[in-house]
Amino acid sequence: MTTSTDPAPVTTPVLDASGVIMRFGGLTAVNDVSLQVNAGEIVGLIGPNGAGKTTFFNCLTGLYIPTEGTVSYKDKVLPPRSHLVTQAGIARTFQNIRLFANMTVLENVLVGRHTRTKEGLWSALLRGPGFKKAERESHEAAMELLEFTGLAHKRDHLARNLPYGEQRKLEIARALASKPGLLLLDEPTAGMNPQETQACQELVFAIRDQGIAVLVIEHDMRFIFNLCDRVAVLVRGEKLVEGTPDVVQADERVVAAYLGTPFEGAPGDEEVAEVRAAEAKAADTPAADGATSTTSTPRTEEEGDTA
Ligand SMILES: Nc1ncnc2c1ncn2[C@@H]1O[C@H](COP(=O)(O)OP(=O)(O)OP(=O)(O)O)[C@@H](O)[C@H]1O
Repeated sequence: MTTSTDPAPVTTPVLDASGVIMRFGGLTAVNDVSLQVNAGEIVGLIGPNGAGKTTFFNCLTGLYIPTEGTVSYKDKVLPPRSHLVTQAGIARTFQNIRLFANMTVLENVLVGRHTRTKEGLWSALLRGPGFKKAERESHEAAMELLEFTGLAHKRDHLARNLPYGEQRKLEIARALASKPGLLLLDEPTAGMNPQETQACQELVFAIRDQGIAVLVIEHDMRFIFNLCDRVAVLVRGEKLVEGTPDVVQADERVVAAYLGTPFEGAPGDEEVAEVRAAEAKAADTPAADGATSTTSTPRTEEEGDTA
């Protein structure tokens, strides 16, 4: 790795997303979300399925043009173009692994370096001394990353032949090849067993120790709360809570959002009241033709609607 090993001051923001809104027709997937990630931080982004986490990532990385709001990296507003965002210093992995399946592990990492190599087409075609030097440097840097992620012994394997956990690691190695200052990880432990998840946690700490800030989406709460300095919770496109893992874990709105307990006044209250009234009425009426009443206990707000 060629990044600095001196951790930057924790208060310097590298990412500043301000008032991001993303609408798809009538659906507001992300609604006025602001989030900062400071140098040296690992920040978690959690929320129930469909909360807007990946859409927010796509707004940060130029895959989507936000309907409103701005995204800045190190004080510069980013153009909504993914290759320019990568060039600026933000790299990401995807929820659904997107490796070049028929390329080797090493080749996948070399591809990730292309935004940082300066050799042009003619240099590549003529294979002059400049190109050969750049090629050697790229190769060395890629091998360093494979050592760092524990994949060096698999350098000549095709990406598609790697076990799932190693494919996720390779995605991270490829993202690191663009020498980012901020790494966005979208569900890095999805499909991993507990040992792989633990290794992934250690890898993210090591990445942070290289001076790279990390923003991570994850459904594995233990992983998030062990890993992150700060956690933001998205619910229905809006940021519900943000704080240290302790603060977020103790917030009853977060528990309610995950268990699906309706908020006060949310649609569903009337239906619950109707069911209760019908149940009460049925209990007062003797069962006809001797049949046993099959009345079930109505679900309460406290019990939640986890359907
Ligand atoms: N390209 C799109 N066009 C229309 N709707 C979309 C698009 N992308 C996402 N959505 C919708 O936006 C909402 C948020 O989706 P998103 O994938 O961002 O949620 P998420 O929090 O990442 O969910 P999960 O944890 O399941 O991955 C969902 O209702 C989804 O159907």
